[in-house]
Amino acid sequence: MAAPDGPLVVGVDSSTQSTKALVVDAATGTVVARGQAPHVVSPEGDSDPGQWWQALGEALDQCGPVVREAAAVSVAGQQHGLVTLDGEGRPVRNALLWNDTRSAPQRERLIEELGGAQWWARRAGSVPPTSFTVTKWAWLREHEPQAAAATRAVRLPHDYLTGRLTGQEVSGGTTDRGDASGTGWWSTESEAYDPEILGHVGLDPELLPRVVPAGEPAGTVRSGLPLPEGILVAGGTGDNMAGALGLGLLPGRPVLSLGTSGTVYAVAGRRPADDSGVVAGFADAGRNWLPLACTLNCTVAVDRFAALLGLDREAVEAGGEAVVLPFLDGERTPDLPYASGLLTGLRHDTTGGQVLQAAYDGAVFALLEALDRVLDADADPAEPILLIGGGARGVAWRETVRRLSGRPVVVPRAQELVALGAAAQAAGLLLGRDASAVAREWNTAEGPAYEAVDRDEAALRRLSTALDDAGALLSRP
Ligand SMILES: Nc1ncnc2c1ncn2[C@@H]1O[C@H](COP(=O)(O)OP(=O)(O)O)[C@@H](O)[C@H]1O
Ligand SMILES: O=C(CO)[C@@H](O)[C@H](O)COP(=O)(O)O
Repeated sequence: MAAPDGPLVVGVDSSTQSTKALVVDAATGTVVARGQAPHVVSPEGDSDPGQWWQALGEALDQCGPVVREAAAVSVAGQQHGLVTLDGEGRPVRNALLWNDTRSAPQRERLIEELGGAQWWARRAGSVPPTSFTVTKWAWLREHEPQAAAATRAVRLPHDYLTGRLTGQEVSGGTTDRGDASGTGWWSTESEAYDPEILGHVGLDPELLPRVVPAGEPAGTVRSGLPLPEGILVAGGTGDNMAGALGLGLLPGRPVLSLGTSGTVYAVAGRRPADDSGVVAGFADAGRNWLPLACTLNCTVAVDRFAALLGLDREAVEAGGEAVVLPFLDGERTPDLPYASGLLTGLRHDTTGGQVLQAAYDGAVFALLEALDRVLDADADPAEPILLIGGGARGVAWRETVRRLSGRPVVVPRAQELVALGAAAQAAGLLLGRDASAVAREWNTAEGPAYEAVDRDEAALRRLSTALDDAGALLSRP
């Protein structure tokens, strides 16, 4: 390994399927070492926070001895998960994750009881979907009151890991404004925890972490870990906010992320408040905003179709009129938490490859439908989509996005943009600089560009019609 130009920092991405760690040269953004370890999600949609911590340790170990030279670290994590800790910092139960739709009835009641969609959009920036932490807390109180009563600290996944790094699991625990904005109990209007919402769901604000402002540390690394004791720990953030940081994203540039979740987002200077509920009005990890739409069924759902058909994920075929609404986990965009997957338009000559292509189309369609709401009305329609996440490595994903969007697409060469964003946050803290500006100097958004092609209007029409016609079937609890 050539000597790094600057100090080394560690960026962590603890997402749904795995934890990834990168050791990065803060001066150039060069990735010096990397590690990754998987997580298990239970069939109910729970995950043991202890295994995220274990996976983080394994990922750091895989980075090798260079990790002991790091000068700062930051953790980005899957958003919204409800982590409940006892007084010793041990999980009271498994975490309820963002893609678990069990809290759909509580969510419906919450929206109604607290003034409806417009009230929520104005106050919290979002009409909470079942993903949001507030709906999960309401579910826990109703279904497992003993677990709720035993809880002494409520954390998000990235808060939990940050707390274990600093040793402040319960008292002194921290979060950041980006991830806090996905709880439903942090007001984007006042930029503070909302006493009325917390009171309504019976959550004591004392159980919540302190919101660390951008550019300030959460603490320092405690002793006994693979990282050097005493190095700076940045505030961390949600994985999508870290993706935006990792790209050094400027307002108006659309990002489409293809991972367990599909997300489409852009940085905005103005606070979003979409009362249709399609766009979540998140804060970003700095001082801006991050309007975002998210689907529950993306790469994992399409891989499931490939497995069912016995095909490689790239074995798509054009043609035919099959339509797949791949809502295997219920869906958030469109708002159909009770839905299951739907396949229609089959003929004797439909091939497996065409059905697989239809699954890609169904997954991408929902995200593109939301894109116009995410972007400002005056956004340039010729601005390329930045395609990131594990799916961005796949040709079938990329070509589906091109064909259904009619936009140019850029696939950044840098991989693991969420972990890179966390690394940029750590570097920004260490160097006293804006994290997004640091990532821009790393040129993380550069990569092969693919021209716009004509939009496949016929496929989009078929999908839209199937969605309208299947309304009753997809809405039934
Ligand atoms: N070469 C590839 N082609 C297409 N898809 C891929 C490829 N490699 C990984 N993936 C997809 O990426 C997904 C994981 O993406 P990732 O962004 O790491 O997910 P998450 O952050 O949600 O854990 C897997 O579900 C897999 O389907
Ligand atoms: O719920 C959302 C965004 O609102 C998801 O994007 C989660 O943050 C999970 O992310 P991945 O594990 O798919 O990266």
